[in-house]
Amino acid sequence: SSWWKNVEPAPKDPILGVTEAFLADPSPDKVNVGVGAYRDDNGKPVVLECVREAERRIAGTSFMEYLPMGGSVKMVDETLKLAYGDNSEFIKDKRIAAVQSLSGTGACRLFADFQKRFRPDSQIYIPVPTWSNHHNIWRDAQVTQKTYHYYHPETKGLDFSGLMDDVKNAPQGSFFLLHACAHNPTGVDPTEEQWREISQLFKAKNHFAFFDMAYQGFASGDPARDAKSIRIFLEDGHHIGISQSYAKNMGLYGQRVGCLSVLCEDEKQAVTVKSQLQQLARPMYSNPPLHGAQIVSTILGDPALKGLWLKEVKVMADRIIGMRTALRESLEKLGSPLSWEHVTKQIGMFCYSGMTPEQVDRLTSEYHIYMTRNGRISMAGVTTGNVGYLANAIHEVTK
Ligand SMILES: Cc1ncc(COP(=O)(O)O)c(CN[C@](O)(C(=O)O)[C@@H](O)C(=O)O)c1O
Repeated sequence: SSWWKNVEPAPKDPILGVTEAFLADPSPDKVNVGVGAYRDDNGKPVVLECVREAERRIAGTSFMEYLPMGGSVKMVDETLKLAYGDNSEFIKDKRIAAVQSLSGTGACRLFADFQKRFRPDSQIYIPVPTWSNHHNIWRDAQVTQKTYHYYHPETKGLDFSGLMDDVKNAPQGSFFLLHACAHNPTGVDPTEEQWREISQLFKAKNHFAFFDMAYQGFASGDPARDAKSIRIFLEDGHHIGISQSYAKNMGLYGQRVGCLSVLCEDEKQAVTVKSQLQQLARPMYSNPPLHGAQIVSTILGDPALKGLWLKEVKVMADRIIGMRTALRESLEKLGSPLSWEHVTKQIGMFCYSGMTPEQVDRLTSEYHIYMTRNGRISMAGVTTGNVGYLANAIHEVTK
């Protein structure tokens, strides 16, 4: 029709486009280390036992009524405890405006739209590099983006001094996007000591910290430990925003379950801010999906199921850590001239290999190995069955 002849094809998503290419490849040797989706040692997706048990308990027990615009209060209350702490004074004082979101993406977008609506002249400082969709989210929210130094290519570690300079030189009261743990795509996190320095400098500059926590539990295997950066900022009195997701750490990917929270001055302000978050949600999707929220509420609301979940998260994190060691050792055994120390030093779901886009293209064309062109390896896709094949291919394209 002539209505849309002006419409251009959208560019392939740098991450989800890799999944499409992988699925289209008929080769029996193909390996997907692209999208951040956990796989077991047989390369299969996993539904956690605690999730299966929760589904058994809720099956057929509830109606299919709408949730409120802010989603499931029970799920949100349990979720806030994971981020702010079981005995958080902020939860007790009802100072947190929080709504169930369409997973982590939805929480980030809802915040970006809230920021645009109520701080229209504000900008957002985004780390280099970051999850590619962060740029899309704040672009479509029409919030001007700035960047701050984060990854140090030479050391394959954190550019702490570059980061601190950018934080210091940003105008007073700037908005910063921070990865709470398990940075995507680099797998590089500030140390606890560095987080304390960052928090102090944010205090001095009166900056706003928005934490995206999409991998709580995947960095150390312990969700409480992985929230350390957030706890440091809270102890220092920052009024922060947080995006939380159950996609990875509860394996609820397609259920789209997450939470956006904003710590306010007092209960009154929290009620006001929540009302505006709901006001943004209503014309966007009206109210969030029911099933995933029921799964989360059932698990976190039952101490035995929550205990099972904590065990299962650690199993996933430990398997990934084991694959880091296996990949590094395989590369070293092949006599690679390069250092692969970063493979085991980096944490969380991703290894930022340092390979060039051209080397990644060769991995795909010659070895049917799929990863994002920035050289990020989703370690969750590495198994004892394919780690040797992967290491050999990486060695061949990098030697
Ligand atoms: C830092 C960060 N924040 C938020 C999300 C959103 O996650 P969800 O909306 O599903 O809760 C991801 C997922 N990023 C990916 O794992 C990835 O980078 O491969 C993948 O799921 C994606 O959507 O790109 C992420 O890496």
